[in-house]
Amino acid sequence: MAKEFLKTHDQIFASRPQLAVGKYVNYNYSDMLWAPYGPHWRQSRKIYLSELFSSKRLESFQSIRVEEMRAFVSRLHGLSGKPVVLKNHLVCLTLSTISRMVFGKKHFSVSGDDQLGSNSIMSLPEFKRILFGLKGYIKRMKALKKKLDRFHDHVFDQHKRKKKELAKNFVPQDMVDLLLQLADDPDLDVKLTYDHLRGLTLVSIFCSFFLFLKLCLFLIDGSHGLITGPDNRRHKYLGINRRMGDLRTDQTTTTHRKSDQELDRVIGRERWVDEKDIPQLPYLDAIMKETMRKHPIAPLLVPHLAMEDCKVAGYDIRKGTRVYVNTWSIGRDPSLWEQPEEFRPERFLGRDIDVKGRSFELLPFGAGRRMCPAYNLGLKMVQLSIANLLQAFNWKLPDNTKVEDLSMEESSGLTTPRKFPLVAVMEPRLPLHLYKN
Ligand code: HEM
Repeated sequence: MAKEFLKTHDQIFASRPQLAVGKYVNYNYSDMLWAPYGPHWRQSRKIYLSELFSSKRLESFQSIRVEEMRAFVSRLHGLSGKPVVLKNHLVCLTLSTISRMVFGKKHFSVSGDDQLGSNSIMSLPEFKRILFGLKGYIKRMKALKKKLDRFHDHVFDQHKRKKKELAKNFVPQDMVDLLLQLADDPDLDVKLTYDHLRGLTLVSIFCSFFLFLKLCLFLIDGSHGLITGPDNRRHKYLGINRRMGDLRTDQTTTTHRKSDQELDRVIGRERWVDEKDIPQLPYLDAIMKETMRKHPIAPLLVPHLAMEDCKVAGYDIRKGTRVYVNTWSIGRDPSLWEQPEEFRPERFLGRDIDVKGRSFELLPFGAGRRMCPAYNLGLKMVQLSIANLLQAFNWKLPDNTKVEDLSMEESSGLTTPRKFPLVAVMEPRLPLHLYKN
């Protein structure tokens, strides 16, 4: 059925419903996520694919991803042996990386006291309030928009000043530089206004939060073998890697051991895993796919909208109907997946199932015209992060945490983050000198 909507009749369902968040926060649908199908969306998509997220552009941002990853692992290393709330560190990694790619510098501080004026424009606590405020009412959304306006004005001013100072020597360094340049381009089909620019940069930051949520899910998945816990849906322990070796059982231990073995065999313990190593790590790829199958970030994708009356698989669908594609249930459909509740990365080994919108049984980034345009960036960041976390540390639960206390419950919403934060203890696996940043 997903194929019917996202491939066969893709064009008819390629619009979005007009939700309040798109109107009040995303500059009257000036972003891309909530933009209705039409010339602005088409042009934005072209800009995303050819300018912002082309392979060449992503390559040019690789050093940022590496630097932020090294700093992240080094920070975690400093906390070895202590219980750590991982979510905060993952948010920081994701926002720092994406902020440098989009704005050229980190515009988010971890503490919350570094506001307008210095390097950071928005604090992490504030950004969280903003994101969670999206669930709120229109009044809150309007207040949020005012804050975002200030934020964007500051960023655009800084960039314009830099361009003026450098004059002929100016070369675009980040996405804002590129977008400001495009805004001056008289040949664009649709003139890019400042609201478009604001919408397009905002959606990049917002979507990068998908990454963080996904990463958190990677780390909490009770059966993927990094840290293990009870699976609420089955009320049965899948295994626990607590205190390195105790209670190691069944599939979880195998998964953990296999990923360790693969990393040791391909990379060794004398250097860090890198983006170029990823194609040589099929088991890691399988872990990622299996996690995306069980825990899609956007379980119902982003809503699509029928632009005209249409018949799909015998059903009459009226123009204006909202369509939600339930990737969560596709991922657990027993007619597609053998023992779908089990976490078994092996199911992907040697099989031609990808996450790029061609295999309709696995759609973490959607498919068709509205598919995530930044999927290659998303994949790079997720794969690199998970590979580094696995290579850098052994993971266990704090001594006072019982396996049965670990809840796998997810929050509701467009994305489904973990409801209760994961607290974990890390033990370094590699020689000390590698952790020095
Ligand atoms: C692992 C990371 C990510 C996942 C799993 C993901 C997933 C998705 C999904 C499921 C959709 C909706 C597809 C549909 O409606 O059919 C989407 C749309 C989108 N994503 Fe991502 N995303 C990720 C990262 C990112 C990042 C980092 C950015 C930008 C920096 C981004 C930008 C967008 C945009 C602009 C859209 C809207 C596309 C449109 O409506 O035409 N995503 N993403």
